[in-house]
Amino acid sequence: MSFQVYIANKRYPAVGLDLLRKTTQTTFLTYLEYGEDSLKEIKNNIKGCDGLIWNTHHPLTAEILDLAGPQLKVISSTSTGFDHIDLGEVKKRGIPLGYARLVLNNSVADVAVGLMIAAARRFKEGVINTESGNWELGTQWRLGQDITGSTVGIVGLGSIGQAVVRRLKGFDVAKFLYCGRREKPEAKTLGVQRVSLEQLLAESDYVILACPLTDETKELINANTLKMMKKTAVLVNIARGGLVDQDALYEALKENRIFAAGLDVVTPEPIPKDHKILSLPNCFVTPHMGGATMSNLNTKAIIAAKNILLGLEGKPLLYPVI
Ligand SMILES: O=C(O)[C@H](O)CO
Repeated sequence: MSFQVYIANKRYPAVGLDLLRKTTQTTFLTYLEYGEDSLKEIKNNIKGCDGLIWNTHHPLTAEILDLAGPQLKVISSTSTGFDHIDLGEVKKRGIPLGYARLVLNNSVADVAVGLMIAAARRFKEGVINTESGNWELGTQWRLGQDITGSTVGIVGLGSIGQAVVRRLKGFDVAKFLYCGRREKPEAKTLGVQRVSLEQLLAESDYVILACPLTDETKELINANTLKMMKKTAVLVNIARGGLVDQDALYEALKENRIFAAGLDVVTPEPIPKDHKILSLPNCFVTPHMGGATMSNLNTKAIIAAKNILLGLEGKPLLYPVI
């Protein structure tokens, strides 16, 4: 086969590249995945590709698809979420789209538990006070919230939400709740009870956001829903920043209307270093690193390469979105 495959970001591992290079010509488009310049470079060079590996957070829009051209036969996203891809436009063009299903679940769930502990046990204030020589301010400022005996509410009991519950089984949690569009058959075995979002927010000591970002879930945590949460509650977001109205969260945290938040995802990404949410001692923010392990990077690259090769041969993809 002599196909042209474009990869939208140079941070694409050799294991995937080796698979592709056996049968296709492969071109990297850009390096700075977040910068405006990288988007310009993508737009300037994407014309004529047969396969496209979208391993960037830039939105994949109608404009980019038009620039790529009508010969484009297959797209593979290296992400688990695909809210940055205009699915309607991809579908309209009849291009198969694959994604990295299930790869990140365990790693993201690990980070969810890490954020629960970091936020509930005041790690940020702890580090600030330790490094600034204020350790001896007394003991009150160090007092956090326990996981033992708590109620944990998972918004979205998909594979990541389920992995969070499995991890927390060793923490002596009193009750697990979840809410979501559909009844999950796994919930029974895991011992998780389905409730409404309102009930989950009212009863949970920990609220973990693990659902996809859609029109329906956009800013589901907002000024109103924050008011439903306990004053002692900890909010953890390992899904997408857009699930939260960040201004409303800032106010709630600043006024101690909830206890703390642990966020692996924010709006925008990357977040400017002088953003007000970063100034809060009770908000622990990490840079969207839930799925960031070496092993995941390689697995995602292999799945993406296999999907491209299957798509170029007109065969069904491993994990099709469309
Ligand atoms: O969706 C994913 O794959 C992760 O959040 C990284 O973007």
